[in-house]
Amino acid sequence: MIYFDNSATTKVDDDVLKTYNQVSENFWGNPSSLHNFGEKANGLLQQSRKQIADLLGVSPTEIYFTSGGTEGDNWVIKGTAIQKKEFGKHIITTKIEHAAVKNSMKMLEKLGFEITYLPVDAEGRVSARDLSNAIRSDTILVSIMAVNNEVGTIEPLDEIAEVLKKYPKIHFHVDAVQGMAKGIHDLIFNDRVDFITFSGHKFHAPRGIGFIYGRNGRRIDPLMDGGGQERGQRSGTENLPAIAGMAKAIRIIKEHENQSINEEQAIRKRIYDHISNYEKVDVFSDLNNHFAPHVLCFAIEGVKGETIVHAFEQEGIYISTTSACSSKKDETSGTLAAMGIPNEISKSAVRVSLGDHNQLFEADEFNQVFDKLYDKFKHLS
Ligand SMILES: Cc1ncc(COP(=O)(O)O)c(C=O)c1O
Repeated sequence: MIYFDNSATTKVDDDVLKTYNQVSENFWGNPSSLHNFGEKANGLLQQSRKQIADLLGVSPTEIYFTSGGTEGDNWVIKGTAIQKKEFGKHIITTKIEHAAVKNSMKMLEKLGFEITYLPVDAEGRVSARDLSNAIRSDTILVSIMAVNNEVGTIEPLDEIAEVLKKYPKIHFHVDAVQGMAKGIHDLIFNDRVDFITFSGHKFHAPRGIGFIYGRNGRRIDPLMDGGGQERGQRSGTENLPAIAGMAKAIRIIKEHENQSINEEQAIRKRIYDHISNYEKVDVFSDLNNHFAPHVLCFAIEGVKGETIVHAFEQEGIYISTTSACSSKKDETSGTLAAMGIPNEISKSAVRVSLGDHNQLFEADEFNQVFDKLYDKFKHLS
C-alpha cells in the first residue's frame, strides 16, 4: 500500500506509540491529584510542555494543550471574540480557510460579528494590501492559515505581520495545522503572531491531541470551563499519554526536518514532472517556494475526483479529494474556487499529500499507476 493522504491524517510513529503505551501503563494518575502518583503525572505533563516549547523556541507558559486543530481554531477565534467584544466586532480571515475556521466565523456572524473574507490570487495567496485595506477601527482579530490544506499554498505571513505591526491590539491567529516541520518555522513564529494552532495527528502523533501557542500577555477567554487545568484556560483532565507522545513526535520530526523536506520535495517533483505532461491534467500546486513540500493538488479533466480516488485505491494507493472533511459531502473545493478555477475542473481535483514515512520509489509506482488509469479515463471521458 502507498499512503499519500497525510494531510488527512498520518500514521502514528512506532516510537511515539511506545511512549503512548508506556505513559498509559505507568503514569495514569491524574496530574491534578495531590498524592505523589498524581505529582509524578504532573511532572511528566510539565516536562512534555517544556520539551515542546524548547523545540519550538517559545516559553512553556505559551503552550496550551487541546484536543486538536478544530478545537484550537474554535478556541482562538471564539475566545478572542468573547474577550474583545467590547472593543469591536470585526474579524478578518480568508476565503480559503479550513472548515474549523470558516464555520467558527459563520457562528460568530450569527452572533452579530462582521467577517471580511480576503480573496486570494491564482496561487491561493492573500495580499498584504488587501488586508491593510480591510482593517477597521473595530477589527479585533485576523486569522490566516500558514499552509492551505487543499493545495499547499504558504501564505505570506511575514508581509501580513508587517501590516499588523501598526495595529498592536488586533489578535493575529495562524492555523498552522499543515505547517509543522515544513521548513517555515520562522514564518509561522514571527514576532507579530499571537496565537498558533497545531494538531498532533498531522505529524505522526496520536489523534485527539494538539496545542495552541498563545503569546505571553495576550488573552483569550476559555471555551472549556471546569476544573481549571491549563492554568485555568482549558479545563478537562489532560490526555497525558497523547501529550507525551506528541512531544516525542515533535522531537522526531524536528530532528530530521530538512531531510524530510528534501525527500518530500523530490517525491512531489517526480510526480509533478510526470503528470503535468498530460493534456487533460491541471496541476494547482507549483514547485516554487510559495507551496509546502508535502501537497500536490491536480485534476484530470472530465473525471470526478471521487472516481480518481477510488481508481487509485483499487491499485493500493491512497489519495483524497481536496480535503478529508469535504470529501464525503460532494462539495467542490472552496480554495480552488477562490483561486479562480472553474467548478467544472475543480470537481475533478484530487490531493496527494506526503508525510515523513513516504519514499521516492513510491512516486515511481504512483506514476506507473497514473499512466494506466489515465489511459482508462481517456476512454471514459
Ligand atoms: C488547516 C487545517 N486546520 C484545521 C484542521 C482540523 O484539525 P483536526 O483534524 O486536528 O481537528 C485541519 C485538518 O485537516 C487542517 O488541515
